[in-house]
Amino acid sequence: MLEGETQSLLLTEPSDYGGTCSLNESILESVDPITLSWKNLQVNVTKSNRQLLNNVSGIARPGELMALMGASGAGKTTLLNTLVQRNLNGLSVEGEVLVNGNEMGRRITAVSGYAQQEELFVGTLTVREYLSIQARLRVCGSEERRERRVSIVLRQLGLLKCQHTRIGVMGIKKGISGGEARRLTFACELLSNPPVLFCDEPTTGLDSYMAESVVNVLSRIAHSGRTVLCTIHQPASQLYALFDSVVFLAGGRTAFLGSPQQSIRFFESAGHPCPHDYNPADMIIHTLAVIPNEEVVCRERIDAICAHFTAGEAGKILETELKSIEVGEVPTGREAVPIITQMGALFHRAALDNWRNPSLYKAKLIQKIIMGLFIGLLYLNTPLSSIGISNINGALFYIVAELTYSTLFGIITFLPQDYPLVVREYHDGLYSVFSYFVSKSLSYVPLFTLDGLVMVLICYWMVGFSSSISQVLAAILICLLIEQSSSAFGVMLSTISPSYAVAVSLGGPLLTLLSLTGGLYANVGALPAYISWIQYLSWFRYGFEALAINQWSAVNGLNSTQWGDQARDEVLSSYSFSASNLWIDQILMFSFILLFYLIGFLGLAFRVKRSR
Ligand SMILES: Nc1ncnc2c1ncn2[C@@H]1O[C@H](COP(=O)(O)OP(=O)(O)OP(=O)(O)O)[C@@H](O)[C@H]1O
Repeated sequence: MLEGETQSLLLTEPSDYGGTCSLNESILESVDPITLSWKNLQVNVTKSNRQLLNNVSGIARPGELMALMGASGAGKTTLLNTLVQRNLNGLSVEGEVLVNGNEMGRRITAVSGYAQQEELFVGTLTVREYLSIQARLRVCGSEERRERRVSIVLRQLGLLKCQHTRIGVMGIKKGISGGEARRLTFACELLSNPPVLFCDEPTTGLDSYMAESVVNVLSRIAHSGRTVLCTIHQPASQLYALFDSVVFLAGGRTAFLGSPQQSIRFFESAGHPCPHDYNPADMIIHTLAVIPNEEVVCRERIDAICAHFTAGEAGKILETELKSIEVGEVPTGREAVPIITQMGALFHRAALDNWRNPSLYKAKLIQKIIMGLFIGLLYLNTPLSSIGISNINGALFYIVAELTYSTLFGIITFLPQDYPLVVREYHDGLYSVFSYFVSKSLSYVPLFTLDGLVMVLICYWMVGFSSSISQVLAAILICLLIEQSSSAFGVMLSTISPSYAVAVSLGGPLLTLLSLTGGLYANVGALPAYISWIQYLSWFRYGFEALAINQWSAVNGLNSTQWGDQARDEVLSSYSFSASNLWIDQILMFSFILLFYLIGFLGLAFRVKRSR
């Protein structure tokens, strides 16, 4: 048992989940109890002033599993989001959300977990790998402590059987089942041992057996001393009875709050008795629904029920309880892990994902091998004639283009696939945007260095480029700078563009501009003034010039009297290049790499922070 872990919670587990939990492997650490209350919440759409929640109040206690129910559009998710202070862009919120009587605002994130309806994972990882990395982001302390938490949570949530299965991507690659994915979401949240757990539609899309197992898990989590709230759609009768309390919303108002048994009596007293052998939840939701073409009658019925609740015994009890809440201590909540741990975990996750992504490592390496052979065969043993010199320059420019295009379009997916997960994890307080940006960018460096290197090394001697050791090394360094410029530019485009489609649509034309001013297609000294400035933003130009200077500073088989500075300068001057620019070109490419990354980081930070 770890320090601080108690046996307060002895959760046993159905054997068909892949194992049972022995008593002395009781699950989670004990938590400080939290009473969550909300008073007079009003939520409006800022632009249209449409009211989504109207004077909604309630209370959820520790040790209770509470269900938020109501017909579609009743305001369940809006209430949950308001309690968690998430996804409220475009909405104005009034009223109080109190944690043990204290207003905490966004700091509620530190004491709560939010299992959102949309499951976001990294599908190439196995369940265990994913949880281990989550533990590194959520749990301070030793590796042993984290791994133990992972093992316990895996066991408690019945994920042992699938711990080594890849998670998969819905609709693309089959992985774990829907029920396992739901439980994995809770498992992530439970790693940090929150005293409050919010779940949005935990049973949606599951069959009745899976739905029951998920609610059972939530019930056990709640009965361990936690406060658990979840929205739920039409639970079966046996599920309904598992909740300790239920809130029914209708048209953004509270229609009822109390126990499932009380709800049946309440609706009976409001003139809506539940027929024998009928699912009470179904009956109540149906009673509170606004049916198309019967809006007026339905709204009158809802008004009457809400008024009956406010004026009746249940409403009065709620009012008294809300008034009697005393201001208590607020638990400190989860601490952020050190930045270096964040980066290590995120780099590990991104590197595993890149490595297992078939469209990255394998595809890129095969592509570059083919392109290396193609360039080599196209320009095989080019002779040193005037046509040959022009062909070699063509080959150099082709290398610049090949290092640029496939890198940019490979890396432009940098963000879109991760973005929703990053927004969620950032606002969960797991890591900073800086940690994510640096580790994700670094995770691409090995791939987008290796592939270019492979291509250049394959074609270098086939073409017959100048091959003194210093020239080969310089060519490799220049190619590396070219590929990293493209990579940084792709990262920047991907983070500042609102979508993948926009990034791709911008990328194509911009690369065309940069390549046209790169020196091969038009002499950079003869470009019209209104377009000439673009060459100074183009790594095509710097890369091509640097490769040409390096290539023509000496050629294979000729000594300095046969091929000297004059011959070099003649070749270079035909492109308006200057031999003195070799280092400046490289320094400028390096500076552009830093600049692109900086803009990319600022763009990402701006977008992520705005999308809470
Ligand atoms: N950001 C928003 N801007 C405008 N309208 C919104 C916004 N969020 C929610 N709504 C509207 O508020 C109403 C309540 O939405 P909400 O998602 O809370 O309902 P719900 O009870 O969770 O429904 P469901 O069960 O179908 O998920 C809906 O009519 C929805 O269209």
